[in-house]
Amino acid sequence: MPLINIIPGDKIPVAPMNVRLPAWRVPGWLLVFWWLARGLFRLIVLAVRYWWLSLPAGLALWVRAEFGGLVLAGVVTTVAAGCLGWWRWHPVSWLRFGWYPLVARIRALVVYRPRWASVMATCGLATVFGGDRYVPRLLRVRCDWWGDELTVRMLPGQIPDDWGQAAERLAYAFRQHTGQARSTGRPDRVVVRFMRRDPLAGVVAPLPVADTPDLGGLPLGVREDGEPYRLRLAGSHVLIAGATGAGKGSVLWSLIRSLAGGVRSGLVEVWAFDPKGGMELAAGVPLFARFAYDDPDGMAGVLDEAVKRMRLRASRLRGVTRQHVPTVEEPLLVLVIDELAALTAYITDRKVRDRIKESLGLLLSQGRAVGVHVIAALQDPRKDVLPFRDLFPTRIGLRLTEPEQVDMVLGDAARDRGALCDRIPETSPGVGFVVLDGVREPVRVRFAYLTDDDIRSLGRTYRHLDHTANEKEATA
Ligand SMILES: Nc1ncnc2c1ncn2[C@@H]1O[C@H](COP(=O)(O)OP(=O)(O)OP(=O)(O)O)[C@@H](O)[C@H]1O
Repeated sequence: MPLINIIPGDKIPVAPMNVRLPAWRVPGWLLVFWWLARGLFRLIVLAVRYWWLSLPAGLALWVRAEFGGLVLAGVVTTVAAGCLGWWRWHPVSWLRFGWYPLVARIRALVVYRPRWASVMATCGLATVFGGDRYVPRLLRVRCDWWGDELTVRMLPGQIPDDWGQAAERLAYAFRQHTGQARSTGRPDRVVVRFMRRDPLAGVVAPLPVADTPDLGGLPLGVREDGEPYRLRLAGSHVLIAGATGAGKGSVLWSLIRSLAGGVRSGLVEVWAFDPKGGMELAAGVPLFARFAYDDPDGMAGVLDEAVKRMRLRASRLRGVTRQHVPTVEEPLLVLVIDELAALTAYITDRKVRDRIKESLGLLLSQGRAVGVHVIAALQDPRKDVLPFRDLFPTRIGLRLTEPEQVDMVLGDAARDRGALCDRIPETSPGVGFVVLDGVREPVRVRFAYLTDDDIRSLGRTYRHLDHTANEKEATA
């Protein structure tokens, strides 16, 4: 036994006063009275909370009691006819202010609130503190044609990424197809969106071509929220990653289409590289100022030429401006490369491969300010296949084969934030995730699809002034 006890730590002071509460004997009738009063109070609270149910029900009871069942039937018919008339007259406002709010309340009552606490616990979003269990509070449910949107007040210690990770489990728990979480302007709230229908299920037709391309926002497809997806090419390079058949071609062609007005006027020059033998890009040859395919040495030569042009331009602009503005004399140079790995990894001649890598490294690191942009598609985003991944500020993730590839393409934690590229079904080519400026969570988009006929007609309408050499070469 120790002689002296030493316990490190703060000593809890002895309470200055000890109070012993007296025991009360409560008669049984008073207890029953108390329970009844409590039940009544809860009923009133429920009636106020669900006023949209209790008010019409109370009114219906009153009409029935005062005027009889026939009058009640007449009132119900008139209200139904009014709703029908509203729907026929102006369906958009009826759906927005009438139907969807009603469906949202019913779904909150029937689907979400009854299972809320248990789902929070099983999905790991509830917590225990001091012996008490706490669950996040469901604040609001909104519905539209595509799905439900839940606004939730998070528990202290939670961040939107926690909800992003749990979103898929939440979707399954509430028997929905997919779920995604996004942050809001308020740091204590998160919005979880469950989809019943896919707004991107249909093929997106080619978008209109502007005479002068807006390099700050080239329209390439549609976003999940129905807005057009616009890509900022100014000051950027674009990497498109997707498994075979994911629809990389549709992204490349949507981009070329969005630049076509500039190609015709001479403000944009597209140099196309198709190392897979010209299969993907040959249909649009009239649009290209240069078209290189098949021969690695030839492609290396065209890339060297691009580097030379970039350097000349840089020396001309040095001290004049910090950002190139395209003109007919100094057009924007856009290098479009289908299957970049075929240039950087799969070429067997090491000398040519190193030459290509060197040129690409220079173009990617120095081209943006002088109006030289690289748009490259790629099947396998692993580092050993593409050493320059980090030099592409804009990245697009289409369907990928493994979850780990998502973060490689879209950046750290992109998958946790909802970019489920590996879950995009093979039946949805052209669907992918992008990161928008200033938006934390990746956004799902579908790119416009151009058929071979669309591409040929684009080539005929917006042909580049000096395309004949390419055409002869491509048809030879
Ligand atoms: N945006 C789209 N909308 C609808 N269908 C599309 C879209 N993009 C592609 N497809 C369909 O998917 C098929 C494969 O597309 P695409 O050839 O562009 O894939 P890819 O990713 O380039 O494949 P690979 O790497 O094998 O060349 C196309 O033939 C077309 O039928």
